Amino acid sequence: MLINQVMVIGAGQMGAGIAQVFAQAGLRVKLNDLNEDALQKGLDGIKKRLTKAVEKEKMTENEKQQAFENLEGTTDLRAASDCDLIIEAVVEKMEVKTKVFQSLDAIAPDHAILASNTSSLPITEIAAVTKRPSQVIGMHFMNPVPVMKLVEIIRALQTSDETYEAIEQMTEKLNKTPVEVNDFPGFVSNRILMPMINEAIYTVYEGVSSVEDVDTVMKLGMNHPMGPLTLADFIGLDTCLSIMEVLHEGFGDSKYRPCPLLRQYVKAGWLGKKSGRGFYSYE
Ligand SMILES: CC(=O)CC(=O)SCCNC(=O)CCNC(=O)[C@H](O)C(C)(C)COP(=O)(O)OP(=O)(O)OC[C@H]1O[C@@H](n2cnc3c(N)ncnc32)[C@H](O)[C@@H]1OP(=O)(O)O
Ligand SMILES: NC(=O)C1=CN([C@@H]2O[C@H](COP(=O)(O)OP(=O)(O)OC[C@H]3O[C@@H](n4cnc5c(N)ncnc54)[C@H](OP(=O)(O)O)[C@@H]3O)[C@@H](O)[C@H]2O)C=CC1
Repeated sequence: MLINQVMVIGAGQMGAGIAQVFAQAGLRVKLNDLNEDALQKGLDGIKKRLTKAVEKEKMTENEKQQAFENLEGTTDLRAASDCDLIIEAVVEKMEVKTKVFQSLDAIAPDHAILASNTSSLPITEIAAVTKRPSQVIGMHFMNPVPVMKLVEIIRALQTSDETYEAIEQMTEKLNKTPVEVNDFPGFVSNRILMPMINEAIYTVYEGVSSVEDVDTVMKLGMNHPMGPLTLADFIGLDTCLSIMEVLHEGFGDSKYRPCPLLRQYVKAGWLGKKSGRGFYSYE
């Protein structure tokens, strides 16, 4: 299947990063957000990162211009009507994602693949709300998207081999490494990563250690590039909580219960780096 025109829904940290890597790989990409300010912030972030890459001589001015030209912003979902691949990267809430997929299903051409960048939600359930379940798949990028090499590709029960192969080839075109996984809560990445982050939060909650010291133990003791609490702030505490809830509900096992401190921070609007405060302050 030929993929020329791509659309990314949601211009947050993941959506903007995904749009950037497609534009850099020479594909035409439309970046969509409901909110004009969020869209502009996403586009500005891409421009800033590409400008920095030119300054660092990682990219030529010409390549930067070409990537800009491949990129277009829109707040109108109907712009999906000429797209071959649409990747959803809106908030980690099933009710929001299923609404987006139902709308996209009605707008996108019959041949189009609908992918979700969800961190943990069942792709099978998302596929079932469309009239093209065999063309629905999980394409899970890692944060920060321009840097991280992995794309976890999640097959729903209904996903066809043709859809899988098209997404696998596209991942390679983006110069990333695909790993195929089945549709189970948290897939592989977040089934392993998020309980570690949740446990780090419990360690602070139970007074075993401070935020800084927990991070230092994992950075210097385990050679992690970021401590788990810095990483939680970087991912977004709302996203971390949503993922823990999916694991908790999906497996019905109390070992996945979200730490009360995580819930409290999210209720306070302390969502991490994106809101200016989480376990650390970013003001
Ligand atoms: C929740 C999910 O569903 C799944 C997930 O994504 S979980 C999160 C997975 N990601 C991680 O675990 C990230 C862990 N952290 C890291 O790997 C590193 O700290 C990091 C790559 C983010 C930064 O690395 P660093 O060496 O400390 O910083 P720095 O030297 O400034 O940056 C290294 C490169 O990354 C780039 N970079 C850093 N942050 C970036 C960002 N937010 N966006 C784009 N590029 C970024 C820098 O520009 C730099 O690029 P060059 O090498 O081309 O110059
Ligand atoms: N953060 C991470 O490290 C990772 C996240 N993911 C997944 O990626 C997805 C997005 O996460 P992330 O980018 O961090 O989240 P953000 O909160 O940064 O961005 C989400 C964006 O989607 C917008 N949005 C919400 N609803 C709609 C809609 N119906 N149509 C269009 N845009 C909409 C939001 O706008 P507004 O703010 O106005 O509501 C916001 O701009 C989630 O499913 C998450 O689990 C996957 C890998 C890593």
